[in-house]
Amino acid sequence: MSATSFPERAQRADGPFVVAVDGPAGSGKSSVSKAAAAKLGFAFLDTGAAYRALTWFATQRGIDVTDAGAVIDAIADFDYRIDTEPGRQRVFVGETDVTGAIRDPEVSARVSAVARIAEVRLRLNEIFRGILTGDGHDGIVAEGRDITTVVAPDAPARILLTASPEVRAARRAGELDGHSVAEVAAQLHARDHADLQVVDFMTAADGVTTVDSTDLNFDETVDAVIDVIKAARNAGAAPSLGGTDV
Ligand SMILES: Nc1ncnc2c1ncn2[C@@H]1O[C@H](COP(=O)(O)OP(=O)(O)OP(=O)(O)O)[C@@H](O)[C@H]1O
Ligand SMILES: Nc1ccn([C@@H]2O[C@H](COP(=O)(O)O)[C@@H](O)[C@H]2O)c(=O)n1
Repeated sequence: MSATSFPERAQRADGPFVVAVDGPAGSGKSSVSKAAAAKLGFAFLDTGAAYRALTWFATQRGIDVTDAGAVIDAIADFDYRIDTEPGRQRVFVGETDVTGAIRDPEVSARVSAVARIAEVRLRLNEIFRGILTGDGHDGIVAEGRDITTVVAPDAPARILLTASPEVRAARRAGELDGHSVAEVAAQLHARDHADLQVVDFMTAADGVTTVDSTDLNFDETVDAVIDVIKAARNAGAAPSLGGTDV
């Protein structure tokens, strides 16, 4: 397995200010975190993209993703790269640009099976921590399911981004052609249900601030997230990571 973020930047001596964002499917983690990062001049790391890319890679190789041993074996050849510039996030496996392919509903339907493999989580978390500590920006916003609790539990700013299931389904359905809100709601629910067997991203851990966007528009949500980040930064918390896999 190899992985890099690009473009490569000179590494800051004290490391970037890390913002950890978790939440359920469709809660706005990716779009809101990216917008907040862009406004602050921070980098952005979508950790779900790595689980999706590994799912895509295993599927391309004809691997049944419920075969944990085969998926773990495939990691040895998984050459993963992700751009951490919020404005142009591209994802590569080897020379193949998989930015669009990893959003395919087939990948979404299979990714939870890959994410439940403990060895996969350990290996991807190594990649994430390498990017978090190695990034040359002032700060980096990383979003996923276990960033506040496992990947970067000591991040100075930690946020749980939520919205009601109905609102999440309506927003996601608005992105997709030909899918009813009820159909999308069922898909989101099924993925959350599977993912919750592995990690709790519905309850804010100690020290994690909840931002509920149910009654907020997009810009208001980005501002609410930025307010949490600014408050943490002003509080002067140390930007250490110190994550452990448990
Ligand atoms: N506060 C908001 N108001 C209106 N739309 C929003 C808001 N927050 C997010 N959205 C929209 O909701 C949709 C889902 O957001 P996004 O893809 O960022 O969620 P996500 O949590 O990253 O989902 P997933 O876990 O499935 O990748 C997007 O169309 C996004 O623009
Ligand atoms: N920290 C994370 C991030 C993601 N996952 C798994 O990946 C899937 C796709 O994530 P998206 O954020 O792109 O929706 C998600 O459904 C999880 O199975 C994870 O386990 N941990």
